[in-house]
Amino acid sequence: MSKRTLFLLRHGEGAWNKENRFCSWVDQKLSEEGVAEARQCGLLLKEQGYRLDVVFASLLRRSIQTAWLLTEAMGDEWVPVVKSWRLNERHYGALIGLNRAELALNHGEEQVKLWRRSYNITPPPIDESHPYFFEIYNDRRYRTCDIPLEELPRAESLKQVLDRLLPFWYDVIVPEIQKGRTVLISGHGNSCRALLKHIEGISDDDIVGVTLPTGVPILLELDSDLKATKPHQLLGDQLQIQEAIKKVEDQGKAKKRN
Ligand SMILES: O=C(O)[C@@H](COP(=O)(O)O)OP(=O)(O)O
Repeated sequence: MSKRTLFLLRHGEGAWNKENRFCSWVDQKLSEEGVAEARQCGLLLKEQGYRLDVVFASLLRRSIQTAWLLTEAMGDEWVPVVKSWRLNERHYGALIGLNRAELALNHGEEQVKLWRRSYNITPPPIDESHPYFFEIYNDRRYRTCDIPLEELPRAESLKQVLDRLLPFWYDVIVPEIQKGRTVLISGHGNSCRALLKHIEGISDDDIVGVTLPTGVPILLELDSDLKATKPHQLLGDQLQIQEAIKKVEDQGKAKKRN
């Protein structure tokens, strides 16, 4: 039985990852390090002998830029990049723009961890008084979606991310994988966690312990029923990857801004 290859990738570091602010649906560019990470990811995949046939991205530029930079680094700019709002980062609602460490100081590290990593908890919703509300909902990209603007999320749990992602997964991505194409999803920390949970059958409790670093490709080998044939693998220097995961986890530790 021929195996299928899928890569999940959290985009390279974005400007607000660096500032430790919840970025979510705010459209920030990659930082300089993020650009380097995206290129490095392309070089690593090429060096390991992988060739991509199609890349999927969200409507957010940090995901799209990552897709462009990595296909360029592979010398494969022709590879199509298919975009959908359904791959957007989890909508962090009223938390958007806030600094995680300051939030932990005010609400406790446990609460911040629940907001960031639990499966079922939805953060408080965004409303019109939020400084980024109109920047998000007046953006014309969200008039191109397959649902009306008013039905787009105002806050999401990880479960709600998976629910809105699955129609795109089954209708658009799965057929490509089943044709035997090598697919890379240039997504976000939580859209990739949601998909990983679904593909590998990770429990609601265990997904709390899964944190993804930026710019590290996650290799999944699937059978024809799209079941993982072995555990996923994060490609690259394992020590550096563990340090990068810890750095993301530590973003939720209480700390005053310098
Ligand atoms: O929205 C954000 O700020 C981060 C995730 O934040 P955490 O869940 O790690 O707090 O998403 P990404 O950088 O992958 O787009």
